[in-house]
Amino acid sequence: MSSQGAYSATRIRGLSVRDIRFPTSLKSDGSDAIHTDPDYSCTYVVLYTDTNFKGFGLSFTIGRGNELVVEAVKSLSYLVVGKNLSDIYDDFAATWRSLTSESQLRWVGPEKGVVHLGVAALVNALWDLWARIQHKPLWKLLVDMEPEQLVSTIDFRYIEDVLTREEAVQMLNEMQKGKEAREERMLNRGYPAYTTGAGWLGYSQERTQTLLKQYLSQGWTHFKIKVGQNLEDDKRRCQLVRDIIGEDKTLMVDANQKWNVNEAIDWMKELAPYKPLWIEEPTSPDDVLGHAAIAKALNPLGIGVATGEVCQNRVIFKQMLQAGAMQYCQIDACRVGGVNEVLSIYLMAKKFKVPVCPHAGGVGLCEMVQHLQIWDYISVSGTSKDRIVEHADQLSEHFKTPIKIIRCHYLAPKVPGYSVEMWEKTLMEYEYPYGSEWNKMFTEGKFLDPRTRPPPYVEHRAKADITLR
Ligand SMILES: C[C@H](O)[C@@H](O)CC(=O)C(=O)O
Ligand SMILES: [Mg+2]
Repeated sequence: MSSQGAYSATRIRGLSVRDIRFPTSLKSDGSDAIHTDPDYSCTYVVLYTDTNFKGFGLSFTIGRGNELVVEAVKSLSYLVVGKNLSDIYDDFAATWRSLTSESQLRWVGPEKGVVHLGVAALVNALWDLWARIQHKPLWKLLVDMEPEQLVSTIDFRYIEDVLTREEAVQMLNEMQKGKEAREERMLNRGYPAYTTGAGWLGYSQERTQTLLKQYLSQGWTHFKIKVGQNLEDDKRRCQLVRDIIGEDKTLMVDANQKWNVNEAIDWMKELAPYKPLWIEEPTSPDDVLGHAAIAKALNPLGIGVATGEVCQNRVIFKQMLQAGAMQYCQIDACRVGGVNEVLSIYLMAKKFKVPVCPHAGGVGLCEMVQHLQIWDYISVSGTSKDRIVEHADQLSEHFKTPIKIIRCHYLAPKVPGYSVEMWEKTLMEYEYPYGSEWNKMFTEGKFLDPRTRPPPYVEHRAKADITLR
């Protein structure tokens, strides 16, 4: 898989980046205690080469602010456009570092926030392109790489104190045996999933009830609901879930960063009788020691701490793992800087014996994390024990190769790439604010057209010039 052959002379000749948004807030899909009205969105990148191959990648956001990520991608684009693919993939870790450590852009990060979401969209598109050129789904590209080559894509800066290249290679070497059988299992049986589909906080009791019954009848065994707005309401909702799913099925709860540390402990002690497996994002995603304190207080009650969907980079994951602050590591395909950084987090989690249970849902997250978790099963952990991938059945219809859920398992995808190419129709309808669906919704008064709204700021420039003179 070196530059000799398939892509040695191929060049990235251009890139497009689009602001795609879906009006999910209209039905409270995706709502939680903090994000009460998300419009699931993505910054959608297409890489064009001077051959027929293209690369498709995205970063997930929840509406306003997606335009900032689009701008971040534009600012970073000069680092990939015009490059030969061999320049990019022969030392992918160096390419990744050139994006995350661009000498001026890094000041508005570094390796966090808007600029890192932009990196993720670009990097995910680069991996998609690589997998397409090799005619493999991304998980298979990862699985077939020699351990040394896979590890060579990772930037170990800031994590070498807990994981060296040599250790990472050794971990992968140790798992070579049995890979074929595990691959067969992923193709035939798939990877276990849980559903968040019934648990959005803005849903009425009736809607939650109906959906829970529906998922239960489809065979789902693990259910996640949102908590954190009102304790009495949470108790009522947890009881409602238990009444429907019974004691033998699993409940998880998610507070989306709502609480202070002590508040989280007190609140969860009240919810302990409903036997949640984990409390997800109990407090600020940056508060490593706070998570550790919560874990220490709640682990004896049988409740683990799960976090990661908003962990900004591998350094925060490293510290969470070092501090015993997470019992479930929730990687996200776009929050950190794309596949390269995610791989390093899986390997650190393996070292600390913490199971990875990816965050999914959103736009395209299910499509992407299935590849990562299937690679983990085949090449890293070798097991799905204590592990499960999130599933929320929204928006998959916008992708050309959507996830396949069979018997509540993600079936390993077979089509080359990272599974996030969208239909042209979707792009025409949901590009914001120009798409036909958005124009219809503006006309119907469902949303304000940002183009007709004066910017809510005052232009100070002219005034300042006069004052200065
Ligand atoms: C705003 C998002 O929908 C968030 O609530 C998703 C999430 O926390 C999860 O799926 O977990
Ligand atoms: Mg969550």
